[in-house]
Amino acid sequence: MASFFDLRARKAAAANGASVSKAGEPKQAPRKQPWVEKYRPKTLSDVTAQDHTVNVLQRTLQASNLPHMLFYGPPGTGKTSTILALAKELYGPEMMKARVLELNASDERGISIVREKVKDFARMQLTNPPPGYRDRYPCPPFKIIILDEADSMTQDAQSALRRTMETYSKITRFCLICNYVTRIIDPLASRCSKFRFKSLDQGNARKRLEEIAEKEGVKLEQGAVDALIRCSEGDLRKAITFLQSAARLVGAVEKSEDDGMDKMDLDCDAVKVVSVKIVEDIAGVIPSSTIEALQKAMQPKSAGTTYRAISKVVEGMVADGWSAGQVITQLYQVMINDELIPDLSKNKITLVFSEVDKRLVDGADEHLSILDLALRISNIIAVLA
Ligand SMILES: Nc1ncnc2c1ncn2[C@@H]1O[C@H](COP(=O)(O)OP(=O)(O)OP(=O)(O)O)[C@@H](O)[C@H]1O
Repeated sequence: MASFFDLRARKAAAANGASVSKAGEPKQAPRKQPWVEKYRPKTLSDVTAQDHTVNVLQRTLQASNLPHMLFYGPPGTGKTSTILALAKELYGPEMMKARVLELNASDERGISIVREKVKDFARMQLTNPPPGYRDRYPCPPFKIIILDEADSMTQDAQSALRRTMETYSKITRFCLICNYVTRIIDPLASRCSKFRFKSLDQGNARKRLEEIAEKEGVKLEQGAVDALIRCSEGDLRKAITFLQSAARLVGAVEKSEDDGMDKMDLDCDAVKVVSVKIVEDIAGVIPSSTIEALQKAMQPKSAGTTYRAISKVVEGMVADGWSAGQVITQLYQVMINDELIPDLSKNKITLVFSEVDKRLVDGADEHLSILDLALRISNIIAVLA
């Protein structure tokens, strides 16, 4: 029988991410890797749903020449993965570090970073690859600087970058990545070839999610993939993260992630199937019964009772912790798909949604915002009655 000390040693090792053999010696567990990293495309041809961009880049790869580039589009559509895959194919693993500088959102984005870190790397002379290396990788005579989330750079920093880009363009190419291309100053954008990344369509997203589920041995209830796609709104990173969290929650991944740690024994009787409900819970989706209750309360009644009915449902929603952003997303879909509401009224309703959304972004109170939204929509519907 295992002694108290054996058990304590096993628990402590498990908490540190290590597994423990039955004999009690800690053995190193394989590093748990988020699936978004594990399944990040390794080559350009692994990138799905961005065919035009991938084709153009594959041609530049053959010519081993690159322009400065600007990748833009919604989150989780493959921008960072694409440039990293391209760089790997260009430089190979041994030269990646010497030839590629990646700065992401967690790095300082002011002018000082452009003057120091970016400029220093940009002007650094190229080191040569080992003999024979170019037989395996093109390793062209320039470096790449990847600036992820370039739209969060200050205007001054962007202006300073313009000069650096020009001065060192012979030995350094830039790849700017952003969600909002309009936030990149014109003189910078005009120096780059632009590549637009589209939200992943349902077919491609489904294929990728099913592939990952199969490789991880995760069973999905019918409709669960649809729920993942619906809740992630074209953002594959979000969908994969939801899938991993759901799989972990139902105990479907202990074997592959923890290499048989004790936790598995605790969950051995659990039903290891990812259901629609679990996906929706993880994504913070409000139950349709709650949205329907709000919709019902918004139906025209005598003025005082409408206010009371709406206020009661909204109070319940706030008490249950539903975010105003999620209420807006779901209620909007319901209102816009309601065939009994004429288009003209839908125009007015859309305006109300956008105003309330803007106010929330500016930091307005969530409770008051939902209340205001529901009351104003109710007034618009009342005119139709
Ligand atoms: N087109 C794609 N093909 C294959 N996998 C993808 C694609 N888009 C996203 N993914 C998956 O989502 C993860 C995140 O993708 P990536 O970081 O490239 O997105 P991004 O567009 O750069 O997002 P952000 O704008 O938020 O930085 C990847 O690790 C990969 O698992």
